[in-house]
Amino acid sequence: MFPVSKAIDWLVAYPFHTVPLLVLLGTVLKSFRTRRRNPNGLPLPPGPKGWPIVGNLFDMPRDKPWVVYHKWFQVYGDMIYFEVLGQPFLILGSLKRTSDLFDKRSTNYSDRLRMPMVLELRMETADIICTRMHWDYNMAMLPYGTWWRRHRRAFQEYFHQNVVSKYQPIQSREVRAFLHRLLTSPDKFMHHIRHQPSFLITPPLTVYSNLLFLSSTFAATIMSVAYGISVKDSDDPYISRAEEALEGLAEAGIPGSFLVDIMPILKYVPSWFPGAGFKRKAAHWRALNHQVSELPFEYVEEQVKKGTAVPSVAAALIEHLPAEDHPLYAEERRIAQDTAAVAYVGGADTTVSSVQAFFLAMALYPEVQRRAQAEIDAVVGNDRLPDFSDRDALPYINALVKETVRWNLVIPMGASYPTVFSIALRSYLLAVGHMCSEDDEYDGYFIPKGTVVLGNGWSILHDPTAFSHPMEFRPEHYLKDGKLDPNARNPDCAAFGYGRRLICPGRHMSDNSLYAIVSSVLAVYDIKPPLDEHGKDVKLKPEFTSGLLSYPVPFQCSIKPRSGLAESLIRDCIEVDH
Ligand code: HEM
Repeated sequence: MFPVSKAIDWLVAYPFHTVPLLVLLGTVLKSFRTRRRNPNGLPLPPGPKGWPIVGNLFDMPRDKPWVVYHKWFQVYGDMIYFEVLGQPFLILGSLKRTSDLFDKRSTNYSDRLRMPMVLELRMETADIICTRMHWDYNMAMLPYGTWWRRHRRAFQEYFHQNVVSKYQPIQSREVRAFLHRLLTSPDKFMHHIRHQPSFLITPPLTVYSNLLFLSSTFAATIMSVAYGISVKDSDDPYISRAEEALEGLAEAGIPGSFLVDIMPILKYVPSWFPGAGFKRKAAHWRALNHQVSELPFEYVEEQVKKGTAVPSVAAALIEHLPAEDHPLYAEERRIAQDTAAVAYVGGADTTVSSVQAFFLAMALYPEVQRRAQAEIDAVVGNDRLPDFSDRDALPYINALVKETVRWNLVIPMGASYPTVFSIALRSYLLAVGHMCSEDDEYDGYFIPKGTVVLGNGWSILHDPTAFSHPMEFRPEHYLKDGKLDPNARNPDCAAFGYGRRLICPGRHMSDNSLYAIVSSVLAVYDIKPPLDEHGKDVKLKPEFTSGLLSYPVPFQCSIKPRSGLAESLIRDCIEVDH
């Protein structure tokens, strides 16, 4: 028999070996349990072989994981399984796989990542980020269940495909203001698209920059749509508060920036104690976040009471609330408040990345730009800007909008590089990954409950069988005989996430924003590469950042009105709004 007392003596003599041994024991027990749950003895899907305990931690690609997984698909097939510290991952590399699991089995593949027990120790930081910092109003961080479903339903009501046309006048107005800003300072076009502090460009922190859109077209549009509040400049208190709250999330999200992250016991230290600054910071950010979601909502509540509210999502939600003494009032009010706030934080940064990619593509592909402008000139003429009523008559522009979404996928994988920290933090870094809620058998393989399942949208939208020149910017991918080809693969199948339940509910609003910008900018501006000191075109490169959100690497371009007439059109249209 195994001498238990000897084993105990050994552990006491070599205490440093205890932790890895316990983890090893945990992993063995886990795989034993998994085998018991796999009655048909099916194999796990193929994937790279991992090490004991750490699994494939050291194989995980850091830079642009979507490109690396794309290469792995050629070795293992279009579905890759691996484990990192006991957390299973399944990466899907084809439309068939995403449709089989996310669409056809959506009941089982619509949960969000949960904290594995082995990493329970680090939950404190996650709590600081999500709950203590009051980020729980963002439904992308909520687990699948009734509370999330009620949020999703409320959001859908205001951002459904048939509803978003209501916001077109606001989008058109903000685009006109954007055109005017480009006229006064074209060299600051990146700033006009979105002012972005440089520290946030560093992957994987780009995920935290959702709110940093001061003075951007989208800040103004979303504030107006969500609350009916007109944002005039970057000093607007609503925007600057949001900015500070987001900086808090960025700081708290850097692994190890708080000692409590490494020594969880510190959570019991009272906040007045020297060194307990993290508690005071968390409290400050929580208060700020509370203000971000509460203050504009309270402002609209007041306006609704006075009968002076401007139409907005928040005003409509407030008008539909039950009476204050109704037992569901508090819950419904909370959902209404969260819905307006998530519209405000959810969409801006993503669309910003697409608009930056559009400017880069135009500077790189002059022929595409010329064809798009020729179509606008023929359909709209030169004496007005295109509007939403022109959209059906502009197939090339519509194809160009689709190609912008495909060429640089804003969220290429729905997750960034899953580090020990991001897994342990149960954090936003993986927030848009789906999680399998029950054990499953699929195509002869066993998929354990708790597996994080990610679609590699980059592979799906760079598939040479669907896109003849996947690395190039070609609106022609979607055109046949001068019309939109109904059989072409629509980038919406992968660019906005997957499955009826979780797919991005803001995609219709984003599509309208992109159309408004693309058509209006091309109607009046020429976009070209910048000139070097010899007056020659600088050679631009199509380079994009890594991280949960991918952006074009900052670049310069020359933006000039197409003609004197175009310039007067820009000046005149801004006067209409003032
Ligand atoms: C280019 C623009 C956009 C892209 C690429 C994008 C992409 C995504 C993706 C990939 C997801 C995760 C879906 C999944 O789990 O499978 C998502 C979720 C979400 N998006 Fe978007 N999005 C964009 C614009 C917007 C806009 C404009 C809004 C708001 C008006 C918005 C609001 C949301 C919300 C609230 C969620 C969470 C949904 C949930 O968890 O139920 N997005 N988005």
